[in-house]
Amino acid sequence: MEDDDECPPLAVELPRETPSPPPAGTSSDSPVGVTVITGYLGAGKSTLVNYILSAQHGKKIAVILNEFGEEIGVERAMINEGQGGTLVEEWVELANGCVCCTVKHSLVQALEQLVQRKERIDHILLETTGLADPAPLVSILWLDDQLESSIRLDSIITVIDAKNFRLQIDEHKNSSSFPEAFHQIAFADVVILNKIDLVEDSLEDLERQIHGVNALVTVVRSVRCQVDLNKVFDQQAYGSKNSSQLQELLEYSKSVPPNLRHDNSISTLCICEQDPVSLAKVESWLEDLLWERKSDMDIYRCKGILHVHNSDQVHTLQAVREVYEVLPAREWSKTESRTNKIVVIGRNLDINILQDSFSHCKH
Ligand SMILES: Nc1nc2c(ncn2[C@@H]2O[C@H](COP(=O)(O)OP(=O)(O)OP(=O)(O)O)[C@@H](O)[C@H]2O)c(=O)[nH]1
Repeated sequence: MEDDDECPPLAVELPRETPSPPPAGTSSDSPVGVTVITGYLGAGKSTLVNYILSAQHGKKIAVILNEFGEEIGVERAMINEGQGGTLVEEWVELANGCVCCTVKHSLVQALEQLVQRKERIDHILLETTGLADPAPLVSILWLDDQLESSIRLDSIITVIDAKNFRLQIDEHKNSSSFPEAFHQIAFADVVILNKIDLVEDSLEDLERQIHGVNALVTVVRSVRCQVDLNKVFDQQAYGSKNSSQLQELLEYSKSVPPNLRHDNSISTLCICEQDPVSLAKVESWLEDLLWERKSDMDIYRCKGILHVHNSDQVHTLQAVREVYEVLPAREWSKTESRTNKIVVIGRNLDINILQDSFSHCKH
């Protein structure tokens, strides 16, 4: 049970506008998508939230802020509440603590409060404070029993300050450590490479560095986070529907040059195996890797499709740190070749160990 002494989240009602009908393809009981926004201090997270709130997208959006002690209220004051666009319906600040530990209870409560409202919210933005490792947060949003089917984690967006990122990389070039920002890239589904107006030389190198860490991430360049909002909403990065997109990303990941990998840094690898696998064996393989940590590998994120023995369904695999999920997604089409492909993002990855241990999952 969580600590009940925590202050309940503060919800601020804002004036209402005429409610808009739910966007096409949504129903009042489908889960509300949550986008987590991470990024270093000053990268442009609030700028992104402001941009989303003032854009014309016809969605009702709620924002949850995670702030520390004295900052409370400052961040809130700096957000323009839906100027010229759809209104922010509710605002919840999570006080005193890091979202991944002390305020878990408040976060769940805040989310419940939002989704139980009579008027439907279409999307929730969760802006975090410089969180280096969003994995615990992801597991709350993804798997919390209390929230069950009322919300779904849609994607993690990491905002990067292009200028500072370049400096960080240069600083770490000759050391065995790696830029902290790499962590956030490893977990991201979308990276917004922001402040490109401040970078004079080529951005391709920076993008390659980002893809060297996480070959699956979509990189969008921006000035003041003015991005195509289709890249923000409905990414379904944790759902089972994106397996066809995964295929494309996998193809792309093969084209990322291996020389962009730092030795003991974070990288992406792909395990491929044609033969059908046993679901139980895959689960115990994952548990060995993610829970028992039998090797030196530190795995942050896995995404993949599985060809399961005796099943006509494509199974999707998702893992964030030690939390994983394997689910049947859809039927294999007649034209597809049935295969297993798993992308692994983490530190000290060893393709031989991964490939070899996975081969024992064959039926
Ligand atoms: N030149 C330039 N400045 C930008 C850009 N995007 C944001 N800024 C400025 O950068 C500063 C920090 O932006 P914020 O959006 O507050 O950054 P944040 O990540 O929310 O910051 P914290 O809440 O402190 O972590 C502000 O002064 C913004 O106006 C950009 O693309 N180019």
